[in-house]
Amino acid sequence: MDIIFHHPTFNTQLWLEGMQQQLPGATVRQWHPGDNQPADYALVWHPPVEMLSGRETLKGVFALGAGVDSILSKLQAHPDMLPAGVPLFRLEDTGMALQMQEYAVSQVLHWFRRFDDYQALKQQSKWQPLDDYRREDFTIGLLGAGVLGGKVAESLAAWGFPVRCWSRSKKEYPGVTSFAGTEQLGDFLKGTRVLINLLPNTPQTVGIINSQLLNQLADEAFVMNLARGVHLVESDLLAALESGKVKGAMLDVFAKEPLPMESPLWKHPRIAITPHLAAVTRPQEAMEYIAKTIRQIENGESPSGQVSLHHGY
Ligand SMILES: NC(=O)C1=CN([C@@H]2O[C@H](COP(=O)(O)OP(=O)(O)OC[C@H]3O[C@@H](n4cnc5c(N)ncnc54)[C@H](O)[C@@H]3O)[C@@H](O)[C@H]2O)C=CC1
Ligand SMILES: O=C(O)C(=O)CO
Repeated sequence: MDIIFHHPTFNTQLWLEGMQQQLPGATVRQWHPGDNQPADYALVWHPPVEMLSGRETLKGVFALGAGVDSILSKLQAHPDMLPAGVPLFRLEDTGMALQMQEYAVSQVLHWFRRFDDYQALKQQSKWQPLDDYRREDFTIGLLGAGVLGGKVAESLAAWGFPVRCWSRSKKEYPGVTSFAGTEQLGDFLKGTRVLINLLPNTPQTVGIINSQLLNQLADEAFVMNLARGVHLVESDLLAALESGKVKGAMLDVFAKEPLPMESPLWKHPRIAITPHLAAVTRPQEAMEYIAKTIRQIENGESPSGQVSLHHGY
């Protein structure tokens, strides 16, 4: 079995050796321009078009992340990049859910215990106890309730918050109220105090966090964008912060990354920023997952994690 690998920033040697260990019979090589030798599987992130095009014998392509929007947008511009019938897989969890839980739970508790307000009071050297927030006024809403959103929802429910989620179809997560489809988006937003976005980037979800959506949240709402920058209309968030409708935001992803120096988001006192690291690919867990999936394919099974080209995620 031949496996080709391309990632612009990962430690290639670690991946080649690691995959070799996972699949002892396989030959794993870094792909270089001009390499047209046969391959059964490709492990990629931002793949050059020529790496995959024409490879009709591929049995699977693995995206080395959870979101496949960058690959699918390239595929739209170069439809022959992925030969017809070759399945595209993505990473399902592989250690990312725990990272998302850490990120979301710590920030929700930060807002719930009003540490943002106390930080502002500290800047003024003010000793001033504030009223507690009540859990019943702190409903948390997950936009997107898949592999990552579902786990984040469950971890917040375990902290005793009212938690709800919104997805394409209904979900059954313990302690989480499920809303589904465009027709239930309004009901989901009504009363949501903390909105956490974990949707995939698709034509249906681009720009979804806009003024119209923000205005339907509870007053003094909080917004956490952990998915993709294009989901959020940044100017609409700034307007909602200005009006007081939104009290604070925590952003990990941006329409343009790295976030340009001149962006007004940097200096806004009620916006916290991290540089797209809410959850990163953990090589060991990812390699174990990919090897397991390859073994399932080789055994004629249907593994999970296949991307729907129709749905775009
Ligand atoms: N900031 C970061 O470091 C990271 C961000 N991500 C982002 O998180 C996203 C989610 O990842 P997973 O949970 O693994 O994806 P997933 O595919 O398991 O879940 C997606 C969820 O969104 C829902 N959804 C999709 N389109 C919808 C629509 N039009 N209307 C309503 N619901 C819709 C689905 O029903 C599902 O519940 C990724 O696509 C990626 O963009 C992922 C990893 C790290
Ligand atoms: O896996 C993904 O989709 C990411 O955004 C990783 O940072």
